[in-house]
Amino acid sequence: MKLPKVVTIAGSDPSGGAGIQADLKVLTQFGVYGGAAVTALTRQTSAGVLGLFPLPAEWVLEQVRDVLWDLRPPVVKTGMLQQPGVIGGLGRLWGEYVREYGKTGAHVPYISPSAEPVPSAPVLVVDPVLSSGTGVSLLAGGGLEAFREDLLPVTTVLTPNVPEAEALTGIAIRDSDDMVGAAERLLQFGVQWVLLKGGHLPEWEGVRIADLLISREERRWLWGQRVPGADLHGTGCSLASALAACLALGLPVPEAAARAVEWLRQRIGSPLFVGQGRGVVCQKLERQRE
Ligand SMILES: Nc1ncnc2c1ncn2[C@@H]1O[C@H](COP(=O)(O)OP(=O)(O)OP(=O)(O)O)[C@@H](O)[C@H]1O
Ligand SMILES: Cc1ncc(COP(=O)(O)O)c(N)n1
Repeated sequence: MKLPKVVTIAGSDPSGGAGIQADLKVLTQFGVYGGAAVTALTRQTSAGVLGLFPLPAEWVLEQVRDVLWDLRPPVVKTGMLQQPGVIGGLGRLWGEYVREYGKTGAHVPYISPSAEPVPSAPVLVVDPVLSSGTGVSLLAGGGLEAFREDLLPVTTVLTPNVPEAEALTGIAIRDSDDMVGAAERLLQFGVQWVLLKGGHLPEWEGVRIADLLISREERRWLWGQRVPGADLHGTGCSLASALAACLALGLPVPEAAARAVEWLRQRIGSPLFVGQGRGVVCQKLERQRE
């Protein structure tokens, strides 16, 4: 059986609640090995993003190629890609990686007979980060077009929130019917599965909350209890990483999505307040100090 591995391609959050820091912590909690290629540095605290320093696009793509060809991860997860050159370049590189993986398979050691099998073709989970929770733009001009033209056609699972789905499709989302319409439009761009998160939907500002998981063949709503007054950062990054981890452990997309959403909602109910700002969900400490 194969060692479960995920490579995340994302930005750095020095406060540790979002970005690659959150991704690696979540992967570790699921028992999955994590590699990370960094797209940009941020100055960021638990209260918000203060600055952004993108790395040159060619350099980001070289990092990605190096680590994919070395680790051969069955699952790759993207977070803040920030530049159209990175988004477009990754779309092209992914086709090459799929062919390479098909030739040689996952290059991984035996770990245990009880481990689940890794996917036979590599899987790409794309969290289309456009801005921080506090409204700072994390995507440069031309980024939406690059997503639509180059990355969505090769995406296995896309995990937009409501504003991201609106920006990518141009469809205003006010209720659950609009969520279905926008998710179907995203499938038309070539995405295989869409997990459209409903946290921002006014319709459900009551006790319930739902995310929509949709493919060309299936549609299901993932219902849960809304935690009142949640003021958190990094929930999107943590959810996409949990989903990537479950896929690397061999779960099919519907089961992986349900398990990741369930895991996140439990965390939203007991976040860690690590600084002066919002709480985080990517880590649970065994012993919490007062
Ligand atoms: N108050 C809440 N109580 C329970 N679950 C929630 C709550 N808010 C969001 N969620 C869940 O958290 C996940 C993330 O949803 P959301 O729509 O907020 O995404 P997001 O905007 O990418 O997150 P963030 O911007 O905080 O990183 C979804 O599974 C959603 O159902
Ligand atoms: C490096 C990085 N990547 C992504 C986010 C989005 O996370 P959130 O929407 O929770 O602020 C972030 N703030 N920083």
